[in-house]
Amino acid sequence: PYSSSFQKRCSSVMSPVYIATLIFSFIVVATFYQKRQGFANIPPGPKPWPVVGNLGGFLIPSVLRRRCGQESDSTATNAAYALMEQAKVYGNVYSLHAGRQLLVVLNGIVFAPYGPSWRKQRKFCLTTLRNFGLGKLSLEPGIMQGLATIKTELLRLSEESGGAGVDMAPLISNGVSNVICSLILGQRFHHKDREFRTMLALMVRGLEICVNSPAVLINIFPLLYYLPFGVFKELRQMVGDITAFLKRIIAEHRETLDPDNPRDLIDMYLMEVLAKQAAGEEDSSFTEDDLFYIIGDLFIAGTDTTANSVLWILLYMVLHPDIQDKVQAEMDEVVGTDRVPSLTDKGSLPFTEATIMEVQRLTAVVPLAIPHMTSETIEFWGYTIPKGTVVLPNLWSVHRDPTVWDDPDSFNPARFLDMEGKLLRRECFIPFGIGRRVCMGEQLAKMELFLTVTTLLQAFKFRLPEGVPPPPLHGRFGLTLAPCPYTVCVSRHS
Ligand code: HEM
Repeated sequence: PYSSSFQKRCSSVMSPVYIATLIFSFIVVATFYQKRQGFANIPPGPKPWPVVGNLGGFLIPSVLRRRCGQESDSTATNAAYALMEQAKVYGNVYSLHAGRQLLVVLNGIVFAPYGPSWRKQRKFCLTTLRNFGLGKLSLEPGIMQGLATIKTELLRLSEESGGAGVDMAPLISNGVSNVICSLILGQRFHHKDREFRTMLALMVRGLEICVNSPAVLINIFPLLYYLPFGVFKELRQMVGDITAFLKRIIAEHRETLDPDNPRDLIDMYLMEVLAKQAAGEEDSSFTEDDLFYIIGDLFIAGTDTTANSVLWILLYMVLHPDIQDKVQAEMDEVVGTDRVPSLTDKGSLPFTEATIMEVQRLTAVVPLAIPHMTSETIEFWGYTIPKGTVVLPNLWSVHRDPTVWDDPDSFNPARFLDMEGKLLRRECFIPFGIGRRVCMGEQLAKMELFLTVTTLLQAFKFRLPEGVPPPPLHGRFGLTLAPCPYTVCVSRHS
């Protein structure tokens, strides 16, 4: 979801005059302190470094940070955890600085700026995706087709591995991504398609270095994006490759567009662009450039999030074989073995649903949601949060809040069930965010999670390879929280 605004920002800073570093730094430092003085009553927070603010740590190599005790393995990989720890010092609402940009982090409680243009684009995307089946039973056959391939491949790879286990990440990413790709690009990709596999790998790596490497400093010094080495060069290369891939697909659609027979979101959008042009709406927010950003956002938002959620759920099943048995027993009783699970079974599988939800609670795959920005100065919990402040809602901390959840760090699906074993809706369970910017793909993601988890657990028992220790559970933070790499062995369940 970040790629679009990030690119827009990068391209808009290409000024012909590059001010000499000293003068530049002086101005930044001066303005920084001037601006800080203007912030009265903002929430408390750690003292920022000059110029870079609280992102200064990224200037120190992580080896040194670890040696000085400033970073443990888990904080390095889970920024949400680190932000929750800071709340113990500064309270549940505190402030940080990314360079001069004020950030407020909210604990315990896609980039287009909120406004009329975002509203129009979101409405268009939701209506179009619904027309093509988002949140509807009509999408089920497409999802099941992908799952059939995953089952066959998983069994084959597991047998081939000779007990060493299979890394499921590429297979699951491909299957999940094909669902959103069929809706927006009108095509599915074979799991051995090399170009598509590369795109998925680039996306994962790109999200990781955007938030968890010195590339973060591009937010303060956009010109760093053009440095010809290290993660900066790597990021530029990735953005170029993904851009070329998506632009080529858009161009193919333009050439083969049949207005009487729209195939997917790209076709619908191109028709909207043509309609606006015909109506003489020059300042329309529907342009081919916008289409590119939307497709990129949906591709990224619809793949990494859901794939990581599935991988987390399967990992928890491997680590808790008793819960895996219970889920399978419920499915044996309700679905049996003569047919594959269907969305119509959802209401009859409360323990399975509770298990999925409990893993989503513990892992919060989009732990810091998507940064928001205040469009007005507001008063919040006695603090003044100025207009233009970036607000980070720490969803991870809501899911681990001990005042809401008993023993929040333990894995206990039963917390989502009432005394009669019926599913409980818990207000503080917000893996998809809340409010106007709540996840656009929530319905789709829930369908995919349910069908993927039930279909795989109906077919297989999952376990770690013999003698292989479980991966650490803090995960890898890269905008989304992914499990650390692991392999599994599968055997037929029934
Ligand atoms: C388990 C899977 C998923 C999780 C946990 C998840 C979670 C989230 C979260 C936390 C946000 C930010 C909400 C906020 O800032 O308040 C978000 C935004 C978004 N998600 Fe998802 N998401 C998932 C799957 C999907 C899928 C499959 C799609 C594809 C349609 C999608 C599309 C989006 C979009 C477009 C936004 C930005 C909405 C806006 O800014 O108006 N997500 N998601």
